Amino acid sequence: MGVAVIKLKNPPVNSLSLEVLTEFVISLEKLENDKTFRGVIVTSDCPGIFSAGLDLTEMCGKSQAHYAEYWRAVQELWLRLYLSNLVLIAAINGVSPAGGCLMSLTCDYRVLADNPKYNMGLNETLLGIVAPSWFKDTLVNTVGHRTAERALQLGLLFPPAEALRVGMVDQVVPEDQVHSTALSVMAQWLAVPDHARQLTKNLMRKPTADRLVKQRDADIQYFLRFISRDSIQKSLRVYLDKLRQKKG
Ligand SMILES: CC/C=C\C/C=C\CCC/C=C/CC(=O)SCCNC(=O)CCNC(=O)[C@H](O)C(C)(C)COP(=O)(O)OP(=O)(O)OC[C@H]1O[C@@H](n2cnc3c(N)ncnc32)[C@H](O)[C@@H]1OP(=O)(O)O
Repeated sequence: MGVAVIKLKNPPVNSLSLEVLTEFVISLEKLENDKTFRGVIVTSDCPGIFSAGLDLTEMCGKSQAHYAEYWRAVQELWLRLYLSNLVLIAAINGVSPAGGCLMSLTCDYRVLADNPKYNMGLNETLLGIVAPSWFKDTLVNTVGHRTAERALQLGLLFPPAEALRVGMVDQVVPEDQVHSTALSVMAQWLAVPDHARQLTKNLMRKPTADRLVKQRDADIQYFLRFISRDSIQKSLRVYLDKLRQKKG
């Protein structure tokens, strides 16, 4: 039925490095241009981890030019996913904080494996950073304003039952059924004529995407100013050190 699977593979935690973001955009573009494909299942090849989100090492101790290139790549992937003409289904087979969660929120439907360790949410505030307005918009469009307001301020990571309750995911299923469920949901979405579904998706999503498109450069400048602050760099270093020391 013309369904591709994109399996994220950047061990150990599928962090969204510049290289991963760039390759993801290229793969998506190829699938968009190949009319034999109508749908994509986005999943992970790293056991227990869907994606650890943006690669913190790309945002820490690097040059301004690097930050700008990285942020443009983050914007690009979000825009491509959010406005994709393909049916996108996230088969979430692991934990998905921050950018990992955001990636799944750009999909049309989310199936999450029922494992209490597989938390998801936009936890940026817990790192001492702030989810940009388009991250916030994506969450609001999924779970509504009040739930998003509380989740964003507290940096909440929801376990599966809670994620389902607030509407962050559409289905929670046993871990060994995530892929098969994604496939049967895909069949249902592909039963709708493409042109009607695509125009409707665009109607729903374009106003949100346009807000970023209209101010992409300003958003990059804002990111540069924010991420270059000493206090933010310090927060990120402390957070990364904590992650590294967990093992020791
Ligand atoms: C209005 C404001 C406007 C603009 C503001 C601008 C910008 C700010 C917004 C930027 C947005 C950021 C969104 C993000 O996505 S930030 C990333 C958030 N991610 C996390 O908090 C997840 C962190 N990771 C974890 O919690 C765990 O690693 C995880 C549960 C995923 C897996 O745990 P596990 O025990 O299996 O592995 P670890 O031992 O913890 O990790 C293994 C190694 O991987 C490194 N690691 C983990 N996560 C990341 C990451 N996100 N980036 C880079 N590296 C990561 C970890 O340090 C370990 O490294 P080593 O010790 O092996 O060197």
